[in-house]
Amino acid sequence: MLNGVETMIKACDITKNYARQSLPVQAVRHLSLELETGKLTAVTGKSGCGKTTLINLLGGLCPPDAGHIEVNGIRLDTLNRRQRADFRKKTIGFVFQSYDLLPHLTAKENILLPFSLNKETPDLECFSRLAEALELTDCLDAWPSQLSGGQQQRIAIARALIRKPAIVLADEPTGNLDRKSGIRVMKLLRECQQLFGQTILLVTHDLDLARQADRLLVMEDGEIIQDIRKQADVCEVFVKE
Ligand SMILES: Nc1ncnc2c1ncn2[C@@H]1O[C@H](COP(=O)(O)OP(=O)(O)OP(=O)(O)O)[C@@H](O)[C@H]1O
Repeated sequence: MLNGVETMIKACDITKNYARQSLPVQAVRHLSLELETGKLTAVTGKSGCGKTTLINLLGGLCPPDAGHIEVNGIRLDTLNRRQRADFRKKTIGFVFQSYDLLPHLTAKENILLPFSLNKETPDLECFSRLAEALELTDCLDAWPSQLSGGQQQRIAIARALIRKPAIVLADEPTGNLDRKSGIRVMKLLRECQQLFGQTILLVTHDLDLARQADRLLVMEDGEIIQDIRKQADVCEVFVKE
């Protein structure tokens, strides 16, 4: 737990609007949310309901049009662009839907990128463990363009986890994986969460994986319509009227 904060991410009445072909789209509407430190939360919902927008807002990749977001006790709107980028680099590991691997770096260099960006010595023990857990040992010297979508996705996951960030935000981290690999990734996320106390938010369409999370949020039209918390054997369910 960083700075003893029990709520790692707090969104207060946030709204995000886009314009599509001159028509307004409200991707996230008046959404409030608190994510507890050290918990794994899954977000699910139909395509276009605002999941990626929400994850991008919570990670400080784009600002809300209204409302505000606190991460680890810091209001993101009090940081300038450079401070926000620095904060993200140090605190959050992202897995993007599009993987965002750098094409001129090998798989291994891509995984170790968070260390080079932070000018830190790479943790090679953690690297080996992740490469093995994600079955990447045979492709570490390959360029991203030589790898399958599933391999690229697993590299993106390793890159997000390698520095053991306090927060992991993962957009469809199993979207391109077969069932067995998807289960393995979920197991790895769970292990990281338990070992390092990470706060993990993952977007998924896979309800079987989503149900393994500590908490499941269901979105519709930019709002959270269900908030299901697993507490030992008890399941607390909130449904928006
Ligand atoms: N940059 C953008 N410009 C215009 N509209 C956008 C932009 N990004 C998202 N949207 C719109 O905002 C809404 C929410 O999009 P978002 O990508 O957050 O949904 P999603 O639930 O993640 O979808 P998917 O499951 O397909 O990834 C959609 O109507 C989408 O078309």
